[in-house]
Amino acid sequence: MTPLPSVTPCDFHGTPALRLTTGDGASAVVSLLGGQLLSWVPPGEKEQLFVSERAVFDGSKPIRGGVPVCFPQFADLGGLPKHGLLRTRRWEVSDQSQHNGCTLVSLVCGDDAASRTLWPHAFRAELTVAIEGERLDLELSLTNPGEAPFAFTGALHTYLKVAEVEEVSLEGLYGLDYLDKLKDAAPTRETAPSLVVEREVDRIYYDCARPLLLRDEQHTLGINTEGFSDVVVWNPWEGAEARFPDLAAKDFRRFLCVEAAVARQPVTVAPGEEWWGRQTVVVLS
Ligand SMILES: O=P(O)(O)OC[C@H]1O[C@H](O)[C@H](O)[C@@H](O)[C@@H]1O
Repeated sequence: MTPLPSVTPCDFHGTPALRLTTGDGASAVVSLLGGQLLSWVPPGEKEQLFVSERAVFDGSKPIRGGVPVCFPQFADLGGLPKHGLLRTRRWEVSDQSQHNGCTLVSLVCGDDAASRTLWPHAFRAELTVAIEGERLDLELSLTNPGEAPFAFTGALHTYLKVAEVEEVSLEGLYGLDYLDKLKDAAPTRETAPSLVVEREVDRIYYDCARPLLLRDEQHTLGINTEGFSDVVVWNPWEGAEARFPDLAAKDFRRFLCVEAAVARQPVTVAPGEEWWGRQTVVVLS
């Protein structure tokens, strides 16, 4: 029987979430905690997102996996909590629809007294998750309803699930300048035709305007971004469980983070203005 497209409330490891389905059998789950996509299964495919079995879902720390939304600070590029203020906040549903084979839901999160004590700005963050066939679109819009400009860095911190991280390759980064966050050094140029993960990787690739291909033995994903200037590639490698207690020992083998990011150069949003960015992931084969 053909499933009906829908958006329905559900419970994901005890946290309130929404389950999206399409008529052709795609599904996704997005958590209200963090506005975080936690599952994406294209029609006839396996789960495409990694979520740690040790992830914590009670809001005491960010959920490890899926697509955390990092704003208004990427990683430790400033004095705010790592990756900003939104990962443990409760988001609200602002829109949902199903049409022409696409199912989407939008979630919003804005400033409050707690956020303003850390970051004295009014903001409205809206994440739209849309699934259609083999395609996932994540759109992040950041609006400044306040009276002063704000500057931000941030990311859609996508944990792509892989069968074995050492056997995947990421193509499309050749020739780009990148900052290796594991070295105290100036940016350098990527000279490898594809990135293969054989050790810890934590890199910010600058000005990445082209599609990337993530290949493993079973399939190829196309990853495209708009609006986000940079791409961050992260895998914590062996021993990660000592630094990240919400990862198990072998988990580093099960994911590669390919993040749509604004990291090198903060973006300024003027009062009344909006910034917008998108990450698209498509199963190509
Ligand atoms: O542990 P988290 O706060 O989720 O951060 C996980 C990782 O996120 C990004 O990819 C950064 O580039 C890394 O430096 C960081 O370790």
